[in-house]
Amino acid sequence: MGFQREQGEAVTGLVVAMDGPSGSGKSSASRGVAKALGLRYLDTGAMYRAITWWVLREGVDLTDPGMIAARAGEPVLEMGTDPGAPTVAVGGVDVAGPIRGPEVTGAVSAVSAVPEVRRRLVAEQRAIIGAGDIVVEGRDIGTVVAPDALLKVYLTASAEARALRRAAEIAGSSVEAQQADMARRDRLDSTRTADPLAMAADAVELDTTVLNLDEVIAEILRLIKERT
Ligand SMILES: Nc1ncnc2c1ncn2[C@@H]1O[C@H](COP(=O)(O)OP(=O)(O)O)[C@@H](O)[C@H]1O
Ligand SMILES: Nc1ccn([C@H]2C[C@H](O)[C@@H](COP(=O)(O)OP(=O)(O)O)O2)c(=O)n1
Repeated sequence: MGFQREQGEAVTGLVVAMDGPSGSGKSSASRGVAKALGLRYLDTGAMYRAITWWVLREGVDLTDPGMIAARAGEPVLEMGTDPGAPTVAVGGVDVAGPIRGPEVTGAVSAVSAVPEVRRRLVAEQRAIIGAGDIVVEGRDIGTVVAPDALLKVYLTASAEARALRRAAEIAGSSVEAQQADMARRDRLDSTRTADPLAMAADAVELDTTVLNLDEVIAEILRLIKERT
């Protein structure tokens, strides 16, 4: 697998970092770009969600960061990086469904704020990125996980657009409830010591409020081409 230059010379080691808040379109755009270029895809949010699922299942006290830290190394995560069918499992259990549920969504900011959790997952993310050929999405990819990425995109969208998109995905949910939940998570996610919602100085900010998914993907492909 390798990104092909127009001249036909294979470029290996391509890393695209995609950061931004919930509902900005990171997963959809990252998968679209990875598919278009034959790259792998890594959803780091799914890794924080998977650890959170395990912590909840184990009954760890979420108000005790020391306890979360003490057990952070225990769960074994397996991430599948095919952009057409990404997978996430914990200790052999497929958790793709449950990690999107309200219990995990409600707890993930607290778990992902624990430094031991972040240290562990950043190391695993770097190991998966390895020699590259991958689109990686999350909150701190351009700043912490892959600061040497060829392209860093910071996706944004208005709070209304983000909430509308999420509400459309979740049956029985309202735009107001989604907007409140996203505001809560943005606040929690950006008030910890190392703000994972900070944009890298060399990232390209792309506001997707009035762009459809194809337009977002096309713009990112253009930015990659410009750099290769
Ligand atoms: N540019 C866009 N315009 C309209 N809807 C979009 C756009 N990008 C993504 N979506 C939709 O919004 C929802 C959230 O997108 P997602 O890629 O999961 O965002 P994130 O990974 O940033 O949370 C999905 O249902 C997706 O299909
Ligand atoms: N690299 C990352 C990715 C996600 N997180 C945290 C912040 C988010 O609230 C949760 C879940 O991330 P995820 O990308 O799945 O969230 P959304 O699907 O965008 O709502 O994990 C993080 O701290 N660092």
